Amino acid sequence: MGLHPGVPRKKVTLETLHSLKANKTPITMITAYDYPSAVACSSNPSVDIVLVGDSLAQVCLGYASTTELTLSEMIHHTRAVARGTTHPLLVADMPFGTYTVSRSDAIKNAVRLVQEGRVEAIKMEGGLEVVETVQRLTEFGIPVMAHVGLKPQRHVALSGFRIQGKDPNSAKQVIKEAEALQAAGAFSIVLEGVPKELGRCISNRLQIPTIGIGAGPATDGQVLVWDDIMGTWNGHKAKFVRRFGNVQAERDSAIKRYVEAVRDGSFPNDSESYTSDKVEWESLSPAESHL
Ligand SMILES: Nc1nc(=O)c2c([nH]1)NC[C@@H]1CN(c3ccc(C(=O)N[C@@H](CCC(=O)O)C(=O)O)cc3)CN21
Ligand SMILES: CC(C)C(=O)C(=O)O
Repeated sequence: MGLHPGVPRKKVTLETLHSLKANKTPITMITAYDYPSAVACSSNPSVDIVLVGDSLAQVCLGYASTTELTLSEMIHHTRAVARGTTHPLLVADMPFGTYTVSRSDAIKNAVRLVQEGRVEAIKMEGGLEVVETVQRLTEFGIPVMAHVGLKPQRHVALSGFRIQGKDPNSAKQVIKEAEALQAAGAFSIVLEGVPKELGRCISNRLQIPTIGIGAGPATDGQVLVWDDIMGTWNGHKAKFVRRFGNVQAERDSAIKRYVEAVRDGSFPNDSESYTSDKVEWESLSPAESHL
């Protein structure tokens, strides 16, 4: 599959994801929001999926909630991510309110994400209420990644970010939703914020690959937000977040060294400056020497 350093990998397809599940190779998904983060994800052949998550709203645009993100803003960012993405499958979230007004509205907006946003598949939060929409999009050739469990777009309606499926009844509900979404044609499903036992149970029951975030180690893949991985997010740190880097310390120290060097006059030095061609600076008139 070309998972060797320096060997470019072939484009990840839906078929690739299904064979990763069959071979029990954990699927890797990372969010990206711009060209440089997409290039960075693409530079590692083991990254399977790049997700332009609607976490874009918070970690990149400074909104308080994902519900503030518009479709135009999402498209602006997916275009940049698409320009930097090579082998990973490129998926984007449908923003809050862009798939709920009507079925035809959902299709129109998903088509915009494909045509203008240049994504290959879309992700959609929701259970039984989105099953028919998932089916229609799939029928029209737009692959859908479903998303059940903790659904951040519903944090107001649910009075917070709550782990789902902890008791038997709500666990059964999440299983029912996941099975209905698979039957509707979803090619994969994100399980967010559910007990690890439920993560394992759904992953075993479904044929399609599950991608977990706060769903334990037994899902078919994992996803984390770029800024959580890098250690650059200063907002809430969910229990499921592991910071794999401390990019914030490196970034802040680069800013510090830069401003210090400007202030103390050590930047720029001679080799960072241009020299002129034999100009007699002293012979120039006072007015010209100010130029
Ligand atoms: N930086 C970042 N990382 C994310 O994973 C993320 C975002 N932003 N923004 C959009 C959504 C929002 N997400 C969230 C936000 C909060 C919790 C949270 O507070 N979880 C509690 C669970 C408490 C419980 O019921 O036990 C936690 O502390 O883990 C979880 C997911 C996931 N997404
Ligand atoms: C964390 C992932 C699953 C997501 O939905 C997002 O980035 O918005």
